[in-house]
Amino acid sequence: MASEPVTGTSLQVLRRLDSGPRGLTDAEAAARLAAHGDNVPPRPHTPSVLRRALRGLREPFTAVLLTLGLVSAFVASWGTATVILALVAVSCALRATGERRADRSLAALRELVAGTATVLRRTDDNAVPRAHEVPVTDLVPGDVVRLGPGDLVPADVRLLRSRGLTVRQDALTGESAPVPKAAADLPEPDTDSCLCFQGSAVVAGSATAVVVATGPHTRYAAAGRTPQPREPSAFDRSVHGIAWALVRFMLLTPPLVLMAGAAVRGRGLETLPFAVSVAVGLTPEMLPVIVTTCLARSAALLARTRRVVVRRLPALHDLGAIDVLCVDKTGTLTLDRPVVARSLGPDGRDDPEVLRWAAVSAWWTLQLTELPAPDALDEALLDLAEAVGEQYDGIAALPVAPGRRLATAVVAGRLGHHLLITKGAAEDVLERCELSATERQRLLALAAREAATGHRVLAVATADRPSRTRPYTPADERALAFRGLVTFHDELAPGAAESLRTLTDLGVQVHILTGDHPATATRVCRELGLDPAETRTAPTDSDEARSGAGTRGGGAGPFPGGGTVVVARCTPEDKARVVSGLRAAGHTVGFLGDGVNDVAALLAADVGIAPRAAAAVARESADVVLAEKDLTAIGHAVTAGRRSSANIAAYLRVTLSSNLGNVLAMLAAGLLLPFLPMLPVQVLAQNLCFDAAQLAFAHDRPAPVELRRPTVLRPPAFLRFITGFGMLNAVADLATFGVLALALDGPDALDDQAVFHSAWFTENLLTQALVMLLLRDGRRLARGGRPGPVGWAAALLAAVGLAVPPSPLGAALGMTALPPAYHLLLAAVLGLYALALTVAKVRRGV
Ligand SMILES: Nc1ncnc2c1ncn2[C@@H]1O[C@H](COP(=O)(O)OP(=O)(O)OP(=O)(O)O)[C@@H](O)[C@H]1O
Ligand SMILES: [Mg+2]
Repeated sequence: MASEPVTGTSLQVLRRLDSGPRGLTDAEAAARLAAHGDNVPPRPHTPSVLRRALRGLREPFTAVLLTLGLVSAFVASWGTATVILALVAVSCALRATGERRADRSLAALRELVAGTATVLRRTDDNAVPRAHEVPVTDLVPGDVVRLGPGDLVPADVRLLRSRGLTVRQDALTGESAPVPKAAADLPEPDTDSCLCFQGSAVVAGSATAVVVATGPHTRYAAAGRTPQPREPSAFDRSVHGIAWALVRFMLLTPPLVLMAGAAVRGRGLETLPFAVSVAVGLTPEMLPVIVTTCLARSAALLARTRRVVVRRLPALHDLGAIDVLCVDKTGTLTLDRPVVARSLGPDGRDDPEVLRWAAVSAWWTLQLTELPAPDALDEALLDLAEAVGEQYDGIAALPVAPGRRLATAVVAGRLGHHLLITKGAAEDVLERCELSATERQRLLALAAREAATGHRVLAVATADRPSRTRPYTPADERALAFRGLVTFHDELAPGAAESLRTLTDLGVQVHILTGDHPATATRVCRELGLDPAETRTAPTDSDEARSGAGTRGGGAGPFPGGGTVVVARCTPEDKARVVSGLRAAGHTVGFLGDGVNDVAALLAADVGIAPRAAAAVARESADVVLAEKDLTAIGHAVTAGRRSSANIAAYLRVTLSSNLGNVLAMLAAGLLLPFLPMLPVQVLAQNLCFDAAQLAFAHDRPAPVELRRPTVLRPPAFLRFITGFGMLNAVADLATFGVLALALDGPDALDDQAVFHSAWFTENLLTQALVMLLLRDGRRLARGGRPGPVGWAAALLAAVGLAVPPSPLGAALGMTALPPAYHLLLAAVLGLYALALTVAKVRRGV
């Protein structure tokens, strides 16, 4: 690829690329593809496993563990240091491989939602160029492409012709405001405005452009930018908050143990390894692994079974947490394949002439703006009456744009005159017609009556003006003569009704935000089985400005608690504003939308979701893409997110309460006993067993009741929970201490350190297993179900707790076999503990 093919006039650029305004022939394109390679958009840089593992060190827990390891090494406690470092290494490695597996399984599915581009190609030199949809990967330098609203710029291109083109190039510059771009036929054009770069999104307007760079040669590839990370989800923030609360507590532990030991027992720095291992025991160091594994597994499963692509893994937790879903109507709940239903005059009677005018307008808008494809309404008009446009000469076109709900084509009329043909939203067109107030009211009511049948409605008006050479602008769309209405039937999307029902059952409130007429939207909402509690019309910015006191919450005010609200006539900003307003009111909001007019809302929501047929920009802005044709997958995706969150919350609850209990008991016993209640290496070994068992949580299937509502983790309530259950656990541990004193009677029984250590080791593992069972798997077992992964892991943990002390491994760790009498007493203590735990559980309603 020549290094600077972009300067000079358009013609010079085309020549240098050995192309022309009519594009390449198929043979040329094929040859170039072989020479230049695929136009593969730069993949987000995938870090190596090693780099991912190193990144894992930045997790708060891993960082703290590492510090504790270094402290142990510093006081030459090599055993402790080695075990801690091994722990860190295993957790980083597990996490890194989990992440990579998730990336791999998603990459395959991303191809499924990969984009296409509209390119002009000819079969041979003399053939007429035709617009084709080709995969973006097949583009080569010299290809002439067309761009329209909603497209992603498929390669670096130089504009040849453009109309009102604005693009967002935040993928490249990070700047999210749309920038205007225009073709310029100068020898030294302003390359900033006549070049569009791969990864940019067309917001409005259209253009024809020649590809100047593809694949690795594009600016985007050269910049090597990775997308801006989004702010973490509410769930992740809670997990993080809990983590940091614990880290603080943990950092307090070693000095506390040391000071208490020194004050009460006159011990010195030799207890440091013990203090450090107690702190390690408190850490849920497997948390990052469990989070990644849960997310990765759920995402991979969703991709495989439901063909849902989660483009940003943590978005799955947001999805599980949503309590409000805002949905766009056209193209999302309906197919956006409208078919003309009626054409009626101002008197409400059928009048084919109106359809004719609308079709002429559509035809010339399409011709003069060189849109790659007509929009759905125009296409429906052209399907019925394509040829009529050719009977006129087109002069100018003012197409629809974000926030502009009408389009005008200017054609040559009778001699010396131009004819303006405007079609668009009834309110907007009627506002520009010359009518008495009562007549306008009557016509608005006529449009509303048609809309109430669920049809989409366009009003058509014309104006006869003396011809002129001055360009036309929207200011010319006034004093129009009203012609009539064209109505369209649009089918419901497959699975739309079912998926909305599922969402309602899942406790998600659904609101509809649409650019369409309120009556059409309300009717569609009813057809989908939702009875709208309220239908509103979004105020336009000018309305707000006029009234002076707009409800900035989206022109929507507060939403009622219990019903669907339809907000009609939304501009793209209105949609985003409603979403932000709902978020500000404390909801976790999802947005499901398919068009350019949904991009702002997709980005404003906690989680943006795009259906399969969405415009490329919408898909690019979404966190989750539904690759299946129908919408039913969305319910499964929400459930998958909840399952993952529920598993993580369960892990935290079980692990933290039993860890905290152990630490409290150990601190107390440390003060009561003349020796350490456990050796550092034993504390760490026990910790390793816990960690291994806890991995089962990543594979658990929570009970259906837990999935009926979003999982919310409120750090204060959560910390209260673990303190309560932690205390209970500590009491059980200390009871064991008492039991030991009873069981091992004899003058110096408690001096037998090995027996004491072994007994405590067994007891700790058994209580932890019990907590896993009772706080997690109890319900399933009580219902007579088979034990899940957590049940099996608990059983294994208990077995290890009983088997290790008498084994050679136990001996190596300084443990010994326990007298049978102890086991009986232990069983009694555990029984009491289980009882207390169950009572506490019932009282807390968990
Ligand atoms: N090609 C067109 N010609 C004239 N008017 C149009 C055309 N396309 C759309 N409009 C008008 O603009 C309105 C708003 O369109 P917009 O794309 O914002 O939303 P929508 O497609 O109606 O609905 P949704 O927001 O649910 O996708 C339409 O309801 C219609 O009245
Ligand atoms: Mg839409």
